[in-house]
Amino acid sequence: MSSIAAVGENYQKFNPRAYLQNNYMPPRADFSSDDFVVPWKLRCLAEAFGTGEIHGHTVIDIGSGPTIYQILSSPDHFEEIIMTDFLEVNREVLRRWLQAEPGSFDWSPYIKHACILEGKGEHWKDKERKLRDKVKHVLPIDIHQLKPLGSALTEPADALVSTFCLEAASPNYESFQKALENVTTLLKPGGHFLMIGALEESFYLAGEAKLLVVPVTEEDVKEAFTRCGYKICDFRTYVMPSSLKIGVDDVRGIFFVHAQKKTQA
Ligand SMILES: Nc1ncnc2c1ncn2[C@@H]1O[C@@H](CSCCNC[C@@H]2Cc3ccc([N+](=O)[O-])cc3CN2)[C@@H](O)[C@H]1O
Repeated sequence: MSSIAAVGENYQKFNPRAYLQNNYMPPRADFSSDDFVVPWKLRCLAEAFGTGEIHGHTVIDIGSGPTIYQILSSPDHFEEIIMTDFLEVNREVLRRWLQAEPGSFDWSPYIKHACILEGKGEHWKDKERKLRDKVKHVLPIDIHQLKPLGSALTEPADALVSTFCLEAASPNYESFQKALENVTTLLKPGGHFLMIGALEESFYLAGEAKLLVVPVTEEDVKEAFTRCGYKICDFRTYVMPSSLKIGVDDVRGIFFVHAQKKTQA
């Protein structure tokens, strides 16, 4: 079995509820200070979209997982949002939230914080409703395929968003770089890519699953984007405080990159 196939096989044990518990509930979901990881992530995304540079008809979220926080600041800038994931269990968790099914994960603290960061005085229920209206598809994706969405995509998107996916789905740096090339085919020339990911992480837990991660440094990420034909517009790093190192992974830090796909080779 190839190392990529082994990664896919291991993901069959991924437990979305455990993953949400580990990363999106206290202590990591602490909104009391801008110095905590979740406010930092939301601020990176809100400020990037707040520049007004990133807009168009369609944005694709690559490897959404069971989370929606990563698209909270995008609805005002796009007509359509496409969410994607490798696992049906995650796509089902997303569909249930999108349909406001009882028992879905409570993203309201995140939605409220995004409204505060954007400073438009938008009520969080309005943002929530707008988000549900604009997510038009929840599609299967495999970043290791030349065409990650298969034949589901008719034309490239105006922007891509991806959080904690490529490094957690790639067995080594070479496949991380190749996966970036594959997903870049989904983006129009001149389009923008916002990525958040783990720095120097080698594993994380999601219930019974222990998933291996290719450890990447800031330089590794910058090099991958540059070699893939992007201009890096902004790059930020967050150092995980010891209080947030809670045993669910060995992540050392978080990166945020805003990159623009060059218009000619
Ligand atoms: N071949 C594939 N193609 C596309 N997606 C794929 C593929 N294989 C798996 N996937 C998909 O990718 C996965 C995305 S979740 C990956 C989690 N990454 C690690 C975790 C994340 C995290 C979150 C928050 C914080 N924090 O401090 O706030 C820290 C950390 C660090 N640890 C999962 O949805 C899977 O379904």
